[in-house]
Amino acid sequence: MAIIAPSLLAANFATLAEEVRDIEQGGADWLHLDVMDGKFVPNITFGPLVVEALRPRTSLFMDVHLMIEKPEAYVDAFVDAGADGVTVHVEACAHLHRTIQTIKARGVKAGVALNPATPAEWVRPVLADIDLVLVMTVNPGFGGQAFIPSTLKKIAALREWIREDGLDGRVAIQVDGGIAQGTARLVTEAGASVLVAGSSVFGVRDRAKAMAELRADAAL
Ligand SMILES: O=C(CO)[C@H](O)[C@H](O)COP(=O)(O)O
Ligand SMILES: [Co+2]
Repeated sequence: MAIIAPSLLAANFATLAEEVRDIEQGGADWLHLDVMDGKFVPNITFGPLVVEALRPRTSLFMDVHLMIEKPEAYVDAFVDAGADGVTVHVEACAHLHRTIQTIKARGVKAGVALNPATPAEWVRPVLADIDLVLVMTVNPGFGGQAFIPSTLKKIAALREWIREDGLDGRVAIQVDGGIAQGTARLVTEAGASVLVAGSSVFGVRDRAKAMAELRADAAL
């Protein structure tokens, strides 16, 4: 069964705790938190304070997606705030392996994200060291963008390498951006198992129904 991770980016920021309760009661598996610094991506969102404020309000796995420069400098702050998993962008890390070690040393799940134009090969040397590869299916920075179909080949290549390297069940493939009914089917057919969904879940009134429809669409 696919893991559904609604992205807080599309929630109502005036009532964040209620929004999180709504998706938790509606059947979400994880909560995806998009951290943007206005440098790595052309948008600014929030930092560890929001993660810390929401931590006592939910038992969902808090999946922190760092779209920031020098993410290694902020791993401790997000783990201290309550993150269960920290994902960094390969394009933002000069010493990717060391950054992964820093995350793992804190006892949380480590993820590495790839922008749509970044080749899958960039993550292959560290595949055995991580828990999750995040394939960006839109250019990071904003919610509500259209899914980029060329990312499907990248998902399929990663699925194949995970199998070849004996990492099935240890390394998950997550997708983020433009995931809705239709694209959920395409990405899961290609090999993804963790679906981040912002607009298609938080952007509608009945979140439970939206998540159930995503699960039904997913080929898992
Ligand atoms: O990382 C992100 C943007 O950089 C978000 O998680 C993503 O855009 C989700 O939004 P949507 O489902 O509306 O595309
Ligand atoms: Co994200």
